[in-house]
Amino acid sequence: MKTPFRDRVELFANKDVLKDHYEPEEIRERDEEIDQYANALQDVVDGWEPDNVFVYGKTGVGKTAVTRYMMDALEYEADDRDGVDSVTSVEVNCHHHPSSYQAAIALVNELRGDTDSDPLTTGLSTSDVLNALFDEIEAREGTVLIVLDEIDNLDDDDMLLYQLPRAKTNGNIEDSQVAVVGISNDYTFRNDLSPKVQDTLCEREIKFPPYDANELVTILDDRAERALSSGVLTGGVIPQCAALAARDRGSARQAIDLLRESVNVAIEDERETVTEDDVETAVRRVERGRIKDSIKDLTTHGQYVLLAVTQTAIADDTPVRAKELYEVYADIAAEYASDPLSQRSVHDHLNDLSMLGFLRQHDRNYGRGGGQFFEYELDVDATMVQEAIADADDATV
Ligand SMILES: Nc1ncnc2c1ncn2[C@@H]1O[C@H](COP(=O)(O)OP(=O)(O)OP(=O)(O)O)[C@@H](O)[C@H]1O
Repeated sequence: MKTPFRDRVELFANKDVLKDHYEPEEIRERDEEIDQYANALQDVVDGWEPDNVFVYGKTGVGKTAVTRYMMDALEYEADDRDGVDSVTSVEVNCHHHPSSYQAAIALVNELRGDTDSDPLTTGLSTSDVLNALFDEIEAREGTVLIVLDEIDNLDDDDMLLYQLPRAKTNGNIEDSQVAVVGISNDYTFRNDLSPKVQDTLCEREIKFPPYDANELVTILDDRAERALSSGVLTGGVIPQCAALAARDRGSARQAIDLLRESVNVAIEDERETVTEDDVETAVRRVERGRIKDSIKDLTTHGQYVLLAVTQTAIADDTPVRAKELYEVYADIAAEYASDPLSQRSVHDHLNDLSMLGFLRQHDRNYGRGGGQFFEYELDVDATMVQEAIADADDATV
C-alpha cells in the first residue's frame, strides 16, 4: 500500500531535546541569576526560615528552567547536609489555576500526589481548602517552597499570597516552614499588589534580562549537540537563529523554536543538512504559529477589531484613527451576525491589541484646534493575521 509518510530522515538524534518541556541538563549563561537565587535561598540549607522570592523577566528568558534547577539543587543539598530539614518544592502554573482557590487546590493535590490521600475536589469552602494546604505543608516537617509560575494570572484576590507567607506567624503551621517563589512576565503585577502582600512576596527580587545573540548561541550549541546528529547543521544556522531571536525578544524559547522548525523544513524537503534558507522559512512558520496562538486567546470582538485594522492595512489606509476604524469593525461584526460594541470598547480593544504587540499606536498631537488622538497600524504581517483568523474561524469567530 502506498501511504503519505516519508522515509525516515535521521537528522534528529533526540527530538525531545528541542521540545519546550525538555529540562536542560545544564543551565547556560545564567550564572549571575543563579548566584542571586542561591543567596536568596541560602537560609534554607543553613536551617533558617527562607525569604520569599519574586522572579520576573520577559517570556522565554529562563525563569522557569532556572527555578526548577534551583529547586532540585536545594532538595539535593538539604538531603546531603546533616541536621538540615528536608526540602519539598511544589510548582503550580497560575495560568491553569487562575484564582487563589484553584491554585490552593492544585497545590494540595500536587503535595498529595506522592501520598495515598485522595485528591481534593471543588465545592469545599475556601477556608477548608486553605486548611488542607496548611495540613499538607505541616505534614512535611521541613521546608516547603511553593512555586507559583505565571503568578500574574492570579486575578481574583491576594488571599493565597497573603496567607502563605504568614502561615507560621499566624500559627497555621508549626513544625514546617514555607516560602513562596512567584514568577511573572509582568513587572506591573508587583506594583498592583496590596502593600502588605508586596512587602512579603517581594522580599527578594531577581530580574532575568533578555538574552543577547552570543548567549543564545551558547544555549543553542548545547541543545543542538544533544538533539541533532553530527554534521546536520551548516555553519550559519545557529548564529542566524540566535541573531533573529536576540533582535526580536531575546527569548531562548524563540531561538530553540526556530532551530527545531529549520530542521523540520529540511526534513520535509528530504535533505540531510539544514541551511540558512531553512531558517528564513522557519521564521515565517514560527511567527505564524505565535500569531495564531495569540489570536486564539483574543475575545471574539478583539478578533473583529484586529481584522478591521488588517483590512484597512491591506487597503493601504493605515495608520488609521479609531473613529474611522469603527465603521470597518461594525461591518465585520455585522457579517458575523454580531451586535457591534460601543466606540469606547473598541478603543479598549485597540489599546489591548497594541499592548499584545499586534498594533503600533501613534500619539498624534496637532496642537491647539488640531486635537490629540491615537492612530493605529498593524505591527505584524497582514497575510499572517488573515491566515490565522481564517484558521481560528471554526473555533472562535
Ligand atoms: N539558560 C538556559 N540554558 C538552557 N536552556 C534554557 C535557558 N534559558 C531558557 N532555556 C530554555 O528555553 C525555553 C524557555 O525557558 P523558560 O520556560 O525557562 O522561560 P520563562 O522565562 O520561564 O518563560 P515564560 O515566562 O514564557 O514561562 C525552555 O525550553 C528552557 O529549557
